Amino acid sequence: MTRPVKAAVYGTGSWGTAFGMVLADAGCEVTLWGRRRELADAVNHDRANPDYLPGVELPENLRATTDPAEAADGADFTVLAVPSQTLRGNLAAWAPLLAPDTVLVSLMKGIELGSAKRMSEVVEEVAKVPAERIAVVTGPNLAREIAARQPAAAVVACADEAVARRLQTACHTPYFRPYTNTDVVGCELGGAVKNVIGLAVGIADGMGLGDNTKGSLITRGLAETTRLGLAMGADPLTFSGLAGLGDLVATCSSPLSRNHTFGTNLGRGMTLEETIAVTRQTAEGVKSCQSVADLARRYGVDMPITDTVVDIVHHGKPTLVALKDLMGRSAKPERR
Ligand SMILES: NC(=O)c1ccc[n+]([C@@H]2O[C@H](COP(=O)([O-])OP(=O)(O)OC[C@H]3O[C@@H](n4cnc5c(N)ncnc54)[C@H](O)[C@@H]3O)[C@@H](O)[C@H]2O)c1
Ligand SMILES: O=P(O)(O)OC[C@H](O)CO
Repeated sequence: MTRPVKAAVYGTGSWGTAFGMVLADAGCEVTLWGRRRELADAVNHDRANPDYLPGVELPENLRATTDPAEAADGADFTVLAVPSQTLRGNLAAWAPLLAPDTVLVSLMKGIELGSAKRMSEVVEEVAKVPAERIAVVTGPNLAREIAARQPAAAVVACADEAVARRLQTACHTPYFRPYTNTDVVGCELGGAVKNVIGLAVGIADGMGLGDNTKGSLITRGLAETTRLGLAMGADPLTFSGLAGLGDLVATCSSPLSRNHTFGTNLGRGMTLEETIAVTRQTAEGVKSCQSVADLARRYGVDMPITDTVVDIVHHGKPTLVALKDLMGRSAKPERR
């Protein structure tokens, strides 16, 4: 008899917990790692994560611990779901504990500040594992909808297609349909830049602008994401798939999106400090817009929407002035 696939999920926030449910529903034995004892107790004794997924009943084959070594023990898949900017420090502590040959899976949609590295690059550097053992899960996957077992598709990306297929099997359920992709760069960029475009659309919504503005920002946001991706060696087709357009549409349409909501609050006139104060969860685009702008500079790519978001969020540029400047740029052909 073959033993069940074991998965460790580091991070008991909304997506770590919801993806842990997916793995458990697909038949894996899942251990969540979290920092707080009371949350681990709630998972183990009440089958609940009241802080991040209130009202959701967690499956029996999902348990939690505060001991990172216990979570790591024998894991076929080690899933990373902490805020992107904390990954390097956290993983340095977890790396010596990881099961030999485990596949590291990033759920994170951010770019590291300073280094401008993608999360899989940080994993490769810190855990010292080859790219063939690092996978990424991304796509239109708002955690609360997945936790309600509403149907969604996703992408599991890995340089080694056989590894992507193993992960695909491990997380395939009647409501979660993962597709494989070997374009890790494109999949990670799609996930990180859509958060920045989600902020831009949220700002526009908060300013009371309508659906033409939204459609224009989504489309031109995808155009600048694709330009950056091409410069970085990604497959441009990735951006018309789930990791690109799919995730962009979900994020830019949903009040469940933290990035979208963060932007809406700014667009309504809240200050950055007020917006941060009312945001309880990770809105990756707030920090990553700066790293995406860094990447654009390094690769010589024009990303006007990203630059506008950086100006509004980090340099206090008034939204009306930013909008006027964005619209006032010189005219150009659509495909450039
Ligand atoms: N929530 C979603 O719908 C969703 C969907 C897909 C991808 N993601 C991505 O998943 C990642 C995690 O997001 P989330 O939604 O679970 O965030 P969250 O804010 O809901 O949870 C973050 C978790 O990380 C923990 N944490 C915070 N700071 C930490 C630190 N310094 N060290 C260790 N743990 C720390 C928190 O306690 C919490 O358990 C992000 O990169 C996000 O973009 C989220
Ligand atoms: O809540 P957000 O803005 O982090 O978006 C969540 C997911 O990335 C949507 O796929």
